[in-house]
Amino acid sequence: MDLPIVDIAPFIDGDEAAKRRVGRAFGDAFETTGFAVVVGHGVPESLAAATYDAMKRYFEQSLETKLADKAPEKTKGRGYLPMGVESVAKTLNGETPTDLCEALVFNAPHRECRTAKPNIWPAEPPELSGLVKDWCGEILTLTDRLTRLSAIALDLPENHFDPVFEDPALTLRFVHYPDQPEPPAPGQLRYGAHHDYGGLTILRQDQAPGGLEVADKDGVWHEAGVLPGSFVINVGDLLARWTNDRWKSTLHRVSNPERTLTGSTARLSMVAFTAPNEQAEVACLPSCCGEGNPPRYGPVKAGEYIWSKIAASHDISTAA
Ligand SMILES: O=C(O)CCC(=O)C(=O)O
Ligand SMILES: [Fe+2]
Repeated sequence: MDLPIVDIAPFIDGDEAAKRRVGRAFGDAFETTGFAVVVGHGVPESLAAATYDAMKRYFEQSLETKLADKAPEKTKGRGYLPMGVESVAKTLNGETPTDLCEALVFNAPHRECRTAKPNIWPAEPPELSGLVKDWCGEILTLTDRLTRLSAIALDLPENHFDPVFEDPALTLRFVHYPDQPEPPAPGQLRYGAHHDYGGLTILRQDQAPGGLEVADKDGVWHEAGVLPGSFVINVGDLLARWTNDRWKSTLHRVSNPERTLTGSTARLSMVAFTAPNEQAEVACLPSCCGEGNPPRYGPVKAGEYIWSKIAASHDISTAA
């Protein structure tokens, strides 16, 4: 599937007409596929590369070292998550094999003082924490841009979402999909079929084989492909609900690499899940309902809605 490519540079530094044009392209992407490949986003390549390299080094450490960064509680909201804990497709299908990935998760560091559970900062490599903080700053700037663009795309004033995105929820998830020396179990994937839960997801992919796949409306899987330097942006369930399904929360997964390949097939993704403030009430947007199109969903509190989905994706029986 060729995901629509949207250059947002004219939104960042263009006039009103340019902003509207970008808004239209952005909105069309989410109304049709639920995904957009965003370029012209302003996030520096050098920082993306440095953060990626530090994460590679983090995951190269021994399992024992990484397990020191595991959160004591059974959640995936922070710290190191080894393989064998998460089974994301459980949110849809009940029992499924665990995903073939390990992850390092952070709450937006600028909110740390206000969250009950502080982040867990790995000791090695030493540059990692500073880079995660810088990366988070850039992702927050991008989130602000995408939120304003979303408002325009949804025929709302540019600042419509300001009150609920003043202190947005943001989770950074760095995911390593290791080489697969042994064949996966039947039905086992790098990351099982799922919908994201929240607002927009911001994904930085690398070019390793065994990558993101997106389901079309007939349930047929298509490779998303990789455009270097871009971000893949997709709509989560909360945002689909907010827009009365005008924007689609599309099923996606990460496939296993072909077994015939030689050399490393390890993949590392840098993912950011954006959402409004946890306390925000999410009820159908005024531009997404009307005569003949009543709201399909009742109001929910953003934080409660997302946490209920996260809890459902854990392998409660085996998680330590
Ligand atoms: O690694 C990827 O390409 C996608 C990961 C993903 O879908 C997720 O973290 O929700
Ligand atoms: Fe996802």
